[in-house]
Amino acid sequence: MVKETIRVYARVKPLGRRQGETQGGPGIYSVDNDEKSLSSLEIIVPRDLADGFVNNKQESYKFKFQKIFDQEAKQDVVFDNIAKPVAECVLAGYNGTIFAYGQTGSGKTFTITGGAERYSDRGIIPRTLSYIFDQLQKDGSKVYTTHVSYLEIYNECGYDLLDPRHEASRLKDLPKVTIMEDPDQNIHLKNLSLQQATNEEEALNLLFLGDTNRMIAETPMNQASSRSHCIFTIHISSKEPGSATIRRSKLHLVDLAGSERVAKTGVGGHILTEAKYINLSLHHLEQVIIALAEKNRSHIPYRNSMMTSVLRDSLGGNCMTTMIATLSIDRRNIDESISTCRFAQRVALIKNEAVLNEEIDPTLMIIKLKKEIQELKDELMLVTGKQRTSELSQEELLQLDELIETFIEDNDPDSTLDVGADMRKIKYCFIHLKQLMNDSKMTDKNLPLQHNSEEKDTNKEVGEEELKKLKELLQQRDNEINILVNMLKREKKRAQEALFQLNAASAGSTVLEQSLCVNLEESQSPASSSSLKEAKDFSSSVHRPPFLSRQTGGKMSLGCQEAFEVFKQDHADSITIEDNKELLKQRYAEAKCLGEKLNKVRNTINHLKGEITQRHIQRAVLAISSPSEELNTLDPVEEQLRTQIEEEKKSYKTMFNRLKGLKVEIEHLQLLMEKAKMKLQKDFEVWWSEEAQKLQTQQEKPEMVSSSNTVTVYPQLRKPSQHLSITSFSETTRVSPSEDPAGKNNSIISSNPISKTRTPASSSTSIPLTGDSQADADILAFMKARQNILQKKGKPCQKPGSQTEISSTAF
Ligand SMILES: Nc1ncnc2c1ncn2[C@@H]1O[C@H](COP(=O)(O)OP(=O)(O)OP(=O)(O)O)[C@@H](O)[C@H]1O
Repeated sequence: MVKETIRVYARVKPLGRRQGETQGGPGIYSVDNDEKSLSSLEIIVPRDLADGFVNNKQESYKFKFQKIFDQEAKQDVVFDNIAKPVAECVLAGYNGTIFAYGQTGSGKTFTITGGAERYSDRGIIPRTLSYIFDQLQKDGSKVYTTHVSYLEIYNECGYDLLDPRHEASRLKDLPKVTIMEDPDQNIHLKNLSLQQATNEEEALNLLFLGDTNRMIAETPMNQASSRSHCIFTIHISSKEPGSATIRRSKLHLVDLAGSERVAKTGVGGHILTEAKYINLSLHHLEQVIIALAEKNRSHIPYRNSMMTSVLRDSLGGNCMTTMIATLSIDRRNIDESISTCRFAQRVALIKNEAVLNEEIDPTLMIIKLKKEIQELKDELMLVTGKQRTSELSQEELLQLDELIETFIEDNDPDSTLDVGADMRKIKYCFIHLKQLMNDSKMTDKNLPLQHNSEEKDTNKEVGEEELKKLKELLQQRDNEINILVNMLKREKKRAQEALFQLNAASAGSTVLEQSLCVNLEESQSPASSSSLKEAKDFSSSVHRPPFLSRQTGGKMSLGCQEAFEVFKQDHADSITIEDNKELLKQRYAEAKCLGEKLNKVRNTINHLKGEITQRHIQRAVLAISSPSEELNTLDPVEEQLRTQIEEEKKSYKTMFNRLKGLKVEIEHLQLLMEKAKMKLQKDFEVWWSEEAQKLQTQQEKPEMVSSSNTVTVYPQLRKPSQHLSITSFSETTRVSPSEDPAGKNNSIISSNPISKTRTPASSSTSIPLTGDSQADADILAFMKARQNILQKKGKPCQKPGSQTEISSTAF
């Protein structure tokens, strides 16, 4: 058992450059990272802010942490210091939890999951998965099974983010998870799927599936990342071959909702309800933590919220728990930073007792016991010289009958019935005696009263005693049978569950089976590998998981397609997508090049081996032709060849490992891109339907439309100033670039005279422009021509929103 307090770390989010200049800067906080003892963080409240603050007399607040990661701390350092020790405990069979707590935007998701832009921004979850699978691969002494689950808690409801059958478009489409408690107060999560992951890739794909479901399911009202709690859990079970003991452990990686107070956020309506829930569940978390920190407190209010129920073991239970307080320390957020630190100080007082989670596998126990019985039987046979079967032979039965008869007839009270240490014979004797007794009872009943009452009483007493004993024996057997039946039922259930999971997992991971498999054996035996082919196939074999591609096959209207193209270019994420594309290209090229090199090295090794064989033959021939030649003497040429082979092998191994690393990186980048594309598509759909709605309203009130050129700005757009709404090209003003050098004017910048043409207001539409005057002029000309044709045909113009599905080829 390991008893220790929850470890509490702090991480300060880097301030943006402008933020640093205006709101943060030196003097607001200071960090003293003492290597030997706890680190200390001092937050200094500037005098002008101190007024009206929580405690307006105090200007400096000091807090202690295990370690403080200041603004420049990188993800790998955070992982090494915080997550690696917990992952090690989990591998050893203890439960672990790492949770991030802090206000919205302070870097919880960045720390737990990671940033979406760079591979080096991978957070604790992907790094932990990588570390765990690496360790499992190295440890050949045990058989490991790994599963993952991903739970989102939003407004006190749980949702399974990993259900492969669902393609969520709203949160409520995801399977609902409910809490159940057994008589031993263990929490069970009904409907939360456990997905098997046999390697890092499978686990990462599941993480991305969950993240994508989370992103797709969020609505603008519910920016899921801020308003929900997410718990990604890695479940590990291990067993030594032949042993009946199973170790089960789990690691919860928790991204809590933003901890800011409702009053400050200034929200209302639906968001207020959400905020109440979030604040309520964080309030319950705080209550649990306060209760745990108090001595002699017997009742801990875990049951008050779903999150505290799920994390029950992590807080004051059987778990190694670590908290990361994420801070965004600028002038605006000083009070939130202080309350996060205060919360952290209370958490640091909680003691947990982690125990090894070992249990006996009944099936294996039965097998083991059966084996033991067989061994004992064999031993017995050796001693007695007789093979023992479960049934007694006819001869043995006759012998026993004789023995019993002699025993009964013998009047000597000290006489014994000796049948040896054979349970079958003992049992037979009991049955036989019982039979005799019952027979004699029957005879007694039929006989006239010839015995005196004293004799009767004695017989009765003996009989009752015997009956009691037999009843007890019967009861004992009944109990044994019940226990065995229960064990059997439990086993059956487990087997069914395992079968179900196996089916679900195999259904969800067929693609992964095809993915590039680089095994260690190959790295040790270069000659057996086909690295060039591997590298050539690299790009095609790294599959995009099918669950990430949404159902997008629907036909898209031409206008919508145009709009999407422009939207895509203007979206902030397109830079990330382009950057990642470029990076991917480079990585593919590197992988290909490495593959070629590996092949060359392999050929060289084969060639060198061939030379050694040649040398052997030459020396053998030489030994035959001139016997004076010593075959056993060391051949310097061969030695040199062997050294060369060793060196080639070394470089092969280095390159091979690099190729392996590249593979993981490429897959990660692909998933990042996939996610960014999906986000972009979703953003577009939201924007498009908003635009459609706006147009609808405008058409219902045409007088409002005629005079205004409304600017439509989507928050995700990089260049909102280039985005404008036109009213069907009606009376647009021509502005040459020289008249509006900054491009601030939201009228159409066009040299095309068609922009002067009037068309009915009813066909108004919104076209995001590119900012390139030539391209914009082309777009407008095209739109105009299209509109003319449609009008001639008498068809109404296509309105945005009529079809918002975008085919994946649009990317
Ligand atoms: N240490 C860091 N280094 C670089 N960027 C960071 C860091 N921490 C956070 N960020 C960036 O700050 C932004 C907000 O961070 P993040 O989404 O992780 O905050 P959060 O606390 O999870 O917020 P929420 O409660 O809304 O989920 C993101 O764009 C993220 O990339």
